[in-house]
Amino acid sequence: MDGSDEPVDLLVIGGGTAGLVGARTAARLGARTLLVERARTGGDCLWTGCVPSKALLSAAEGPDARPPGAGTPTDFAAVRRRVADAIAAIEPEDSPEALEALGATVIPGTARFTGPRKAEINGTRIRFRQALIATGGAPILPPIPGLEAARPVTSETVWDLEELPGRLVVIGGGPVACELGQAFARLGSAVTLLSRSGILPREDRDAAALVRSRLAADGVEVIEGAAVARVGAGGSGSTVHTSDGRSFEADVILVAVGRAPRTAGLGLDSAGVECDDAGYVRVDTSMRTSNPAVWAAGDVTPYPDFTHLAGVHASTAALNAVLGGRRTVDTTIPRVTFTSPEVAAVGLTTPSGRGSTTRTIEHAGSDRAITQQETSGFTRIVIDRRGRILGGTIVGPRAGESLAELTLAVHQKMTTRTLTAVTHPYPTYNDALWNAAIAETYARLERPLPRAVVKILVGLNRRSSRSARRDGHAD
Ligand SMILES: Cc1cc2nc3c(=O)[nH]c(=O)nc-3n(C[C@H](O)[C@H](O)[C@H](O)COP(=O)(O)OP(=O)(O)OC[C@H]3O[C@@H](n4cnc5c(N)ncnc54)[C@H](O)[C@@H]3O)c2cc1C
Ligand SMILES: NC(=O)c1ccc[n+]([C@@H]2O[C@H](COP(=O)([O-])OP(=O)(O)OC[C@H]3O[C@@H](n4cnc5c(N)ncnc54)[C@H](O)[C@@H]3O)[C@@H](O)[C@H]2O)c1
Repeated sequence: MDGSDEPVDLLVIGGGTAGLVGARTAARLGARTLLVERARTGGDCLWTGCVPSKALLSAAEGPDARPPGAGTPTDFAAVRRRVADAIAAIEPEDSPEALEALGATVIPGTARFTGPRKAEINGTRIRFRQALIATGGAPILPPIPGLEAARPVTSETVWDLEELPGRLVVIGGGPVACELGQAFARLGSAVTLLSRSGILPREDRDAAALVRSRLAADGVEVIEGAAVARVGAGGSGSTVHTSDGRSFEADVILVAVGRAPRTAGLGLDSAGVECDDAGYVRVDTSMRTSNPAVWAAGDVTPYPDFTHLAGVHASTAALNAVLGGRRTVDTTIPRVTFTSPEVAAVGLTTPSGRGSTTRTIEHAGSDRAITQQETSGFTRIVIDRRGRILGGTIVGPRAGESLAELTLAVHQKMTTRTLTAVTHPYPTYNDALWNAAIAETYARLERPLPRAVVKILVGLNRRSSRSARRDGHAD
């Protein structure tokens, strides 16, 4: 770093969200922080993940999109520019210069551990007091015969397409497949989505059904339970064959079947850092690995792959590494799939445990949804027997925004009674969450004991107003 032989306080390997947030946190605390990035700072989120995919989805809804049946071709170059502009606007925040302004040092290169407190960067040895592994993950290419030869794109390379694919076959059914499949269909590609499971397998099935019907309305042929058997050369592209004998022509194949952690060549054995059976770096709830001086955060850990989680976990890891102590990470994890409609969920999405139940408000009954003509959504909360909100799912426009309130309720272990007491502005999509809480509060008042108490209170009140009238104090 500065030519001295002093070990750095925190060595951060990887400059995606986890690495950047970890390094920023440590540098702000005055720790001697060194971040090593082998490609470009910003990582998956900025270059190939959240930012380009959300910009593409937005372009597919807006003026760059081809109106269905209008016959006007999409200006794909304009769409690409819009994606590039979004990245360019955010990139300075994630740049090496921004991090160095906080006092960290950024080195381009590939790092690998050579011991429990030693690493090598481009052949140069370095000692560290603490280290943070933030090397992320990469898309999986399943071993389907003929697939590799067909030169499929993944979430890393789809952004290099210079022309809108005429026929796009998407293999997968998770958030990447659904978001990108819908965006390309709206831009004018003929999209077939082949998913082994039902689409969005981690989500409430009613939510997945709404996304499936919207995908179909956008022209996506959604085939669930599809087992891709092989890929062969087609006329001008490839042919994807499923094991039930069907075949699908593709100009481009997009593979979106999940991601694997990037740990190859990291020298984890030399550092005494253990991985789990799936290859993720094992961490405890303070984000510490099996080496007490090494921490990990982001997609390289077994936690779900989300930018917000990568950032929060890296910040906790860096605080623990630099200040000592064992702050633990929060267990309330919100998630949003940015399809239209958005699917936003947190905590439990189905009842669990005795007396646990759900309350659902269909957006067909939400005044905001009615005025926006966007009624095909719902807000569903899961409640325990004491009325505590354990989680839920919101489906609809801006469901991701509405989810913040539900996340707060779950995080704060709020009851439906507490939420009922909070005045919500009218008309908003969050009305539905409020009304779900109110419906549960009323239902609880119908139970024998509260009903009896209410009856007594009403009776007492009636009697006291009668005697007030008798005494001449009537209002
Ligand atoms: C299409 C798509 C859309 C997504 N949309 C969303 C979304 O809307 N919301 C959301 O929350 N999440 C989203 N995600 C997930 C999100 O992008 C990831 O969870 C997040 O970016 C992970 O950050 P990370 O820092 O762990 O890893 P990365 O961003 O992958 O960063 C790891 C970095 O480490 C570097 N590196 C690796 N090995 C070494 C080494 N040995 N030496 C030096 N450097 C190294 C890599 O070059 C890389 O820059 C999306 C993902 C995809 C694919
Ligand atoms: N909005 C967001 O927050 C967002 C957006 C995109 C990605 N991500 C994250 O990125 C990660 C990767 O996303 P993803 O969608 O690639 O993976 P995923 O693991 O979420 O989903 C994979 C899907 O592919 C299907 N599948 C697996 N093997 C298959 C095969 N051989 N043939 C057909 N289908 C197959 C599965 O049934 C599943 O539906 C996710 O964990 C997600 O958290 C988040």
